[in-house]
Amino acid sequence: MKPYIYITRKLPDHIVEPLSQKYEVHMWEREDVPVPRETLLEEAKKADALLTMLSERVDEEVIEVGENVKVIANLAVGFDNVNVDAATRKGIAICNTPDVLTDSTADLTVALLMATARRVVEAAEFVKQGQWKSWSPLLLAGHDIHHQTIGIFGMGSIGEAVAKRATGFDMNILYHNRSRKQSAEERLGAQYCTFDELVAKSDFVVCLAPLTDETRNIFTKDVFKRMKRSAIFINASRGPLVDEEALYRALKNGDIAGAGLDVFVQEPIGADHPLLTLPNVVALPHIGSSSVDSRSKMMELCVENIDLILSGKEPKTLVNKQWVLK
Ligand SMILES: NC(=O)C1=CN([C@@H]2O[C@H](COP(=O)(O)OP(=O)(O)OC[C@H]3O[C@@H](n4cnc5c(N)ncnc54)[C@H](OP(=O)(O)O)[C@@H]3O)[C@@H](O)[C@H]2O)C=CC1
Ligand SMILES: O=CC(=O)O
Repeated sequence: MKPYIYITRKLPDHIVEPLSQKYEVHMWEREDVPVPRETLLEEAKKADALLTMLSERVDEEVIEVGENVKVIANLAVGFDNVNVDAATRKGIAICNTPDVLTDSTADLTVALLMATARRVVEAAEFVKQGQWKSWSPLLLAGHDIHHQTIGIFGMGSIGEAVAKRATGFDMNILYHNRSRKQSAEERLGAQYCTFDELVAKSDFVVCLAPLTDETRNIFTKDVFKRMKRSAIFINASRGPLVDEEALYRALKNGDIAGAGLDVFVQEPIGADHPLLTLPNVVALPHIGSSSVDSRSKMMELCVENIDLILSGKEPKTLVNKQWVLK
């Protein structure tokens, strides 16, 4: 019997083709609707491999029922939706998609920063709604980006790619990680600082750290109060790093000047969410890596990792380094 692979969202046929030739592949048939939880659990019971989306909870229950599962390939670099410890205990390899999405996500992060600072979305709507009646000296005046200080929380692959782009704007670059990154300091002139310094000194606070127990809710009311009143907060990592109620209050009260958000605590965010009522918020639907090229590479990498593991080989991008090939 051929190994059984379940893919939790409809992917293009040409991407799945290399798997279909060798394995029994089943796929949730909708591109725009997530797989129902019951279906995921039923399919996990039968599967040797799962290809999952970041929007799904791949928790202990899924891992427990997946008695034959050998690999879970998650279509994202972030893996906070997967219970990695439970998977490791059961000998399941967890794979993600680092690097192939780095530049696209950095491009989008900078686009979000620029759109928020220079009020691009507000200005475009202003024109389309026929509100543009005359040129005026301070019409939709925004914040400069060039020569300002950018503070990157999470100077990993994407953080460093954002910093590289920031050098093109002659920005002063601060960063905070748990460990110093010499390459970013030498190559890009980035300066290491504490989280508190980064928050207090940056004109743009850019969140690119993964969601972990340490980073959950790290952007609190107190943190927003310590930012400059002219600061712009950009979140392109995960929503739950932020206390959204505190962010809303900070934006409403003028404690900070604006926010550009690609990610939210609850995704999709409801259209009636208070944050979306604020003119100084630019909100995007979690599209950091969403260029056709990067998303195709991410899907191909998942497919390749599944094939490697089911063929008894080492995967290309393994999350749980303790996992061993049997
Ligand atoms: N919006 C979108 O569509 C996308 C969002 N993402 C998000 O971006 C995140 C980063 O991706 P990527 O750059 O590839 O990942 P990396 O692993 O390369 O970088 C993560 C960085 O965060 C730092 N970090 C981790 N924990 C902490 C902590 N507690 N305090 C301070 N710094 C910390 C790490 O440094 P150190 O270990 O030294 O602390 C590391 O430099 C992903 O986890 C994902 O959540 C990614 C792609 C697209
Ligand atoms: O959010 C996207 C990811 O790849 O992580």
